[in-house]
Order: sequence, then structure tokens, then C-alpha cells
Amino acid sequence: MSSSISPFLELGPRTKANSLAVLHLSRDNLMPVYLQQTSGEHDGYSEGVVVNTRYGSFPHSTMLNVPWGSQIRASKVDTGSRGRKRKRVPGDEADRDNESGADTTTTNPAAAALNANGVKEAVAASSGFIHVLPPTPEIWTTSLPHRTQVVYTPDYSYILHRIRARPGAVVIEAGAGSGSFSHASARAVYNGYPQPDDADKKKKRGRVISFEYHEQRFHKMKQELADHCLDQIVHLTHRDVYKDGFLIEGSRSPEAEAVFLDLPAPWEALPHLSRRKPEGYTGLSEAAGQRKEGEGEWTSPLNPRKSVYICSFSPCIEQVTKTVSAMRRLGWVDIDMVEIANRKYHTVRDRVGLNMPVDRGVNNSARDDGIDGEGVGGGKKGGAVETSAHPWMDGRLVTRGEPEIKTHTSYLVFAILPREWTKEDEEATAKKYPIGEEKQVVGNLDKAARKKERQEQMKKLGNRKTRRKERDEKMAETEG
Ligand SMILES: C[S@@+](CC[C@H](N)C(=O)[O-])C[C@H]1O[C@@H](n2cnc3c(N)ncnc32)[C@H](O)[C@@H]1O
Repeated sequence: MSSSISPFLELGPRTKANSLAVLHLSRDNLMPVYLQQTSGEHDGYSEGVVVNTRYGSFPHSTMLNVPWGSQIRASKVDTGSRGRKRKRVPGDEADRDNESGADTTTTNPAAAALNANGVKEAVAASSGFIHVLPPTPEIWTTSLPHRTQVVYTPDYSYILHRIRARPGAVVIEAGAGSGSFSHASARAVYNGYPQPDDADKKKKRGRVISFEYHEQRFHKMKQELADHCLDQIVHLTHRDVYKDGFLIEGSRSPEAEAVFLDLPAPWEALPHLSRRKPEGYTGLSEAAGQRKEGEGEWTSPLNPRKSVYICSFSPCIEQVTKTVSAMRRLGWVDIDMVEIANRKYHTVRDRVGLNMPVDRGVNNSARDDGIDGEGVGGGKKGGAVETSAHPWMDGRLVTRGEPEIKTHTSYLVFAILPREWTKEDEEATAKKYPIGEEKQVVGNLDKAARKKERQEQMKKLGNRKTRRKERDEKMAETEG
């Protein structure tokens, strides 16, 4: 179990060593890396650990302790022993590492300037740059290693809102797949890490109770959650939820108030998400280490004091029909279906003209491009250029929508399972709020009654003011 705070939950202002960062190479090309502080040569590079991309080589030392979002210039890397080890053949892998043309020189590392960690100080190359981004669930979704189809941001932002995933909530999720939804829901429910005195203080911590039955995916995700310091927020269990339901630690209820199902047959999991033992329930398998049908009391995984909000995510309408039928049978209400038709809008500065030879709102050169001398929007290549004091404000601001809506992802079925209302609950409430014995009616529909209400309120306010005035006068007299 990890002890530090997840960068997905509480992000510092700057990048740090041994923490996840996402390298933004181009719009749809993101690369997650664990930034490392190395001492001395690493893998033949005198600058320590180096990331090689088509935009150049980037030693980790150049990406450490910089504000998130910083632009990082490619470096001329010193291949040191790596360069001496073997002769390069044009087109081999090491050669491709430097497609950008960023200089890769072989020098004597001992002769180069070393920093405090004993690695060579990186020297900026003549071209190539990337940006270093913080790991947010949104960025993770676009950069994560895909093990399955994933839930994308436009869908999960809406789902989390509809199932009321908020700090302190307990959300059940199945299946976990590639962990895209798990990361987003962990951030939504996070209200601090569990503390030893939580029970004494009656503090309820937000948690995601996640299930995955594919063994390899389960192990990969377990490791990923530990690496991201999310293992105390997301509790992942290896289980077939159709057979074995959603109880945790043997037969304990997680008392969930929200559920997200991303399963091929959600109607098979739904009976386990009931408040009482459903008719025709076939019980749990012994594999889950839980009681079998007929043994002991039925334990529901749902919070008995709250209405439960569910979303089931299915790619085809036949699955939706079956899910809705099962929900109706099992007492879910307010069932509706939504499809998110997401469309991206690009907002750019449209800068065209003789002085903008290659640039239509795209950064072709690095922000601090001291080498060509002119910076963004300039460039000597295009001839004499006049740039304004704020080149990023040049040109018309243009917004363009994607010509077509992206293909269908999934149908979202939402429903609510109200909390059970017993005779005892009714009696207790009637006792607390007796009908016909209200002390005061606020917001009367009758105009005259409302006027009277207002007058009475004004009178009360006036009385209070007079009383305060009298008290102040009395105090002034005594002090005098
Ligand atoms: C489409 S993926 C989920 C993707 C995930 N929501 C995400 O955002 O990354 C569906 C997952 O459900 C798992 N699964 C299928 N049937 C299951 C079952 N009966 N119990 C638990 N997991 C199951 C699959 O192994 C698969 O990983």
C-alpha cells in the first residue's frame, strides 16, 4: 500500500522526481513517464535517463522541478558509452531515436560539466520541444495503456454528475478494464485518505469499490493503482460480479450510493444490487468466500439510508433493452437513456498574411526560440517580419467545430433505487413532523396571507431592532 499522496488528487505546482508526468508530444500523442533523478550515466547517456521522441531527446533532468505545463526544449544528448558500445547502422533503432535531427554527440563524459547529481548538464538542441503536463484523469484517459475499450471524458464527466459521485461518496464500479473511469471517479469521491481515527470521528471517506474478472487486467490495474497512490481510494477485487456480486471482505456491504456498470451483460449483475433478496436469486458461489443461497441474512451492497443512483454503459441497443427490463423488474425508477454525441471545437488565432508564411495558429517554433531569433509567429525564414508586442494576440480568433460528430461510443442508462421506507420510518417521521401541527407556514399561496406573513416578519425584525437599541442604551448608561 502506498503512503504518499496521489498526483491525481493533490498536485503540487512543479514536477518532481519519482512521480508520474505526461509528456505532450502533439495533440493526440501523449506519453506517460515516471520522472527520475539519476546520479551518473544511465543506459549509456551521460545526462542520465533520457526520453527519445520524434521531436528530439529529453533528459529527465530538464523536466524535473519545472512548473506543470512548461515547454521543454530538446537536448543534444551525450551518448557516452552508449555511442562507444557499438557502431550504428543507418536506420537502426538508436538512429530513429533522433529523427528530429537533434544533435546526438559522442563525447567524453568526464570532460563535460556535471551537475550536483553527477549527470551531465543538458545542452539545448537547435530544434524540437514538448510540454510536460500533470497527470489528471482527463489526460490519463488519453494516454493510458489500453487494455480494453475505455470510457472517455465526455461520457464520464456526465455519468459522474448524474450518479452524484461527490466527495465522501461510495461508488461501485464493474468492470475496471483499463482504469479510465476508476481514475475519474476516484478524484470525484476523494475527501482525504483514510485515517486511523475516522471511525471515532464518524468521518466517511469517499471510495471506489471496483471489480474486474480478467486476471491479467486485474493485476496490471492493481499495480497501476499502487504506482499512482490510489490504492487506498480504489479498492479493486478480482471477481466475476455476475456470479459473486459486490460484497467486500467476505460478506461485508460497501454501503454504496452510486453504481457504474461497464459490463457486457449488466442485467446479470443487477440482481446483486438489490435491497432485498430478489425472486429467483441463485446465490453466490463458494469461490467468493461468501455465504451461499439460503444461508444467513441477505446482505445488500447498497447504502440502506440513501437512494442509489446507477449508470449502465452499453454499446448496443439490445443490451439497453435487456438492462431496462431487468431494472424495471428489480424496482429501479426514473429509468432513462442518454447518448453523448461529443463534438470538439478548436479555437485558434487565424494568422494569415505575407508575414505569416507557415503559421495558421500553430506553434512551429519553441516559445523561447533564441536560435532563430524571432520566436512564435516570426522566424527569419519568411523574410523581414514585423511582430506585435503580443504575437499570441495577432490574427482573428476563429472557432471551428469538427465537421462530423465522432462515431457512437455507448448508450448510458440511468436509474434510481429509492431507499426503502418502512412502517417504522413513517411513524418516526410523523412523530418528528406532525401534520396539522406546524408551528409556522412559510410561503402561503394566498396573497392576503402572504402579506400578513411579511408584516409579521417586519414586525419581528422591528421588535428585535428596538430591543437591541434599548439594550445598547442601557449598557451605555451603566458604563457612564
Ligand atoms: C469495457 S471494459 C471496462 C472499461 C473501463 N470502464 C474503463 O473506463 O477503462 C469491460 C471490463 O469488464 C470486465 N468484465 C466483464 N465481465 C465481467 C464480470 N462478470 N465481472 C467483472 N468484470 C467483468 C472485462 O474483463 C473488461 O475488462
